[in-house]
Amino acid sequence: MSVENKKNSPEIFTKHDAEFKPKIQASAIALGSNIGDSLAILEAATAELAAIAGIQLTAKSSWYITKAVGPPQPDYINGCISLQVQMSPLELLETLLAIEQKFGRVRQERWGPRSLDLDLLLYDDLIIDTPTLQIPHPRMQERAFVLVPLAEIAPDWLEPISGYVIRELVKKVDCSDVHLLKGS
Ligand SMILES: Nc1ncnc2c1ncn2[C@@H]1O[C@H](COP(=O)(O)OP(=O)(O)OP(=O)(O)O)[C@@H](O)[C@H]1O
Ligand SMILES: Nc1nc2c(c(=O)[nH]1)N=C(CO)CN2
Repeated sequence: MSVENKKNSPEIFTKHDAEFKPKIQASAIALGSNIGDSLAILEAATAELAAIAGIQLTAKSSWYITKAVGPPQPDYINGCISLQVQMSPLELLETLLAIEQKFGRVRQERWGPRSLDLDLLLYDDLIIDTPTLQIPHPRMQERAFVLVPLAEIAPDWLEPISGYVIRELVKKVDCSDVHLLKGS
């Protein structure tokens, strides 16, 4: 069969085929920054992700100013995006880590300040629990700074461990330290 015909019949690809591409899946990413020009960093990181082959940006929340959770440090700007991805969860994590590095992320103390934090929240309805990657993100359920922006773009997405959709999860957390960044 010609390559042209194969492109029109994706179901006949196998993993051994040089042209094999994983199925397109939906994924949700949380973004945060509290060092440097956070808004510019977050916008640039979003654009960078959207420009990668195998990634399509499907929705972007507003940006929120949020009180830092963890050790004392400046407020964060947080938001969420949803993507259509044609890459495995691990490839997506590696892509996120590479973009963090590009924007000057230096790993220091846990939950400490950072120029860019990208967390892989959800990948379709998948549950993964490995030392390097957990999906859904294990702390997303308790984080208003994640759930408020996520509820804006994906209220009906089921968090597969709790069995609750995002619009229900956001009602369970205190959102008083999450404020819309006007004009975003
Ligand atoms: N769903 C996930 N999204 C992002 N990183 C993950 C995920 N699951 C596991 N990790 C691992 O966590 C590491 C990132 O840790 P990081 O320093 O960003 O944690 P943190 O941002 O300080 O804390 P938190 O994970 O609570 O947001 C990555 O190197 C990655 O291997
Ligand atoms: N408000 C807020 N607090 C945080 C954040 C964040 O993105 N927003 N990220 C952290 C490290 O994961 C630790 N604390």
